Amino acid sequence: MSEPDSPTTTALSSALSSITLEAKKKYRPATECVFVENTGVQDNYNASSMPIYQTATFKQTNASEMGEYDYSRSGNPTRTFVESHLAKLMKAERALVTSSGMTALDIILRLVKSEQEIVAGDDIYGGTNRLLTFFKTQNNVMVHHVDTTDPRCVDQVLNEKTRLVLLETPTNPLIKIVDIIEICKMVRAKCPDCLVVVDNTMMSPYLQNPLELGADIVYHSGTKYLSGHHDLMCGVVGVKNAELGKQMYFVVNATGVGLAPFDCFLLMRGIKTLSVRIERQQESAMKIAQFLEGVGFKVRYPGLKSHPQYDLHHKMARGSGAVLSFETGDVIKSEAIVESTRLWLISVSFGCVNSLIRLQIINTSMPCKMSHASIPEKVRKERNLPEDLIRLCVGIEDVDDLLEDLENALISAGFITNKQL
Ligand SMILES: Cc1ncc(COP(=O)(O)O)c(C=O)c1O
Ligand SMILES: N[C@@H](CCSC[C@H](N)C(=O)O)C(=O)O
Repeated sequence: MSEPDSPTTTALSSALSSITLEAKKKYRPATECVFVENTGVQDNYNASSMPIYQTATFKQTNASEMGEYDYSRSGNPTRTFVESHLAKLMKAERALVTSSGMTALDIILRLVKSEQEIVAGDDIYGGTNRLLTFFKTQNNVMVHHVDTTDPRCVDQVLNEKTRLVLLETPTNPLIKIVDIIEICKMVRAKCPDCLVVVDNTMMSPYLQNPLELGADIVYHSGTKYLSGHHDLMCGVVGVKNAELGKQMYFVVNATGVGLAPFDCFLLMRGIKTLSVRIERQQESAMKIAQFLEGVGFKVRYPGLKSHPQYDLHHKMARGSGAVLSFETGDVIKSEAIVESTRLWLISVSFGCVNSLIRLQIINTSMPCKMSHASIPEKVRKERNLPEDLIRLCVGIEDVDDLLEDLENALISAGFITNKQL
C-alpha cells in the first residue's frame, strides 16, 4: 500500500478528484436526458439499457437476511433506476414514479391533514379538480380555487392552516402562466410550513425545473411528454426534502401505486428521446401558432409575443412547449374544424409523437369523456372556460403536412376560402 504522501498517492488522489469533478459535472438538458450514470443500481452484466426486472418477489440471501429488494410493491431495480435518472433531471433529492399522474397527486395530497387548507388554481386540469373535490369532502379539508396568475389572489387566502399551494403553469388548456418564483417567496414569508407543489406536465423537466424556482414538490403526468408515445400511464414526483420523499414513499409502498417494471422501462426509453421530440414539437407549434394568429384567431401559446405573460413564462422556462389553444368564436364551427382534420387525431392527452386536436371543454356527443367534463358547467362558466376552445398538441410529423391539414379543415369549416400557406 502506498505511503500517504508518495507520488503514487498524489497521482491517485488527483485522479480521484478529477473523477469526482467529472461525476459532478452538469451537462446541458439534452445530454442529461440520454446520459445515465450513478443510478445506484447494480447490474452484473453491464447492460447498456436497464433490464426489466419483471418479478414480484426477490429471494432472500439466507433465513435471516433480506437483500436490497424483497417485493416489487416496495421496490424494484428497474423502478429505482428510472427514479434516480428522473431525480437528476428534475434537480430533486428524490423521485418517485407511480401508476398515473393522478396517483402522483394523490400521494402528495396525503401530506395534508384534516382541517388544513389547500390553495389551487381556477384553471387547473379537470382531473386535478375532481381529485381535489373528492379529497376535500372525504378529509374535511378546505380548497380555495383562485386565479393563481395573480399572486395577490394567492396571498389573500394564505393563512396558518394552508398546507399546500398547488400550481400548474402553463395551465391546461387556457395556457395561463403562473409566477412560481413570486408565489414561493410569498409562501415562505407568510406560511413557512406550507408546501408549494407544481404540476409541470405541460413543460416536462426538459423545459422547466420548478424545484430550482423555489417549489418544494414537482409532479408530472409521465403519460405525456416524458414517455412520449401514449403507450403507458405514469406519474412522476420530485422532491427537494428527503423526509418528505420518505413520507410519500410510505404511501407508495402501503398502497402499491409504484410504477410496474415494464412501464418503468418504457418510461426510461421515452426519456432518452425527450429532448429531440420536444425541440421538434415546439418548433412546429410555433409555426402553427403563427399561422392561426395570421388567420385572425385568438391564439394562446407562450411562444407568441402576443401572449400577455410571454416575459414571465420565458423567465422560468427554456421553451414554449407544444400545446396551444385557440378560439374561433363559434362552437359549431370549432366542432367542424376538429372533425375535418385527418393527421390531427381527435384524442385527449398531449405530449405524444402524434399531433392531436380536440374541442377542449365540451363535446355534445361525448360529454363524459372530455378532460374538463369533470368540472360542472356552472363552474366552467364562472372560471371563464370558453366552450369554442380548440386545443392542439403538436407532434413530430412534418410541419408542412400539419399546416396543410389544418388549412384544409379551416377551408371546410368556412373560415378561409383559399390557400394561405
Ligand atoms: C396537467 C395535467 N396534470 C395531470 C394529469 C393527470 O395525469 P394522468 O392522466 O397520467 O393521471 C393530466 C392529464 O391527464 C394533465 O393534463
Ligand atoms: N376520461 C379522462 C379524461 C382524461 S383527459 C387527459 C389529459 N390530461 C388531457 O388534458 O387531455 C378522465 O376522466 O380523466
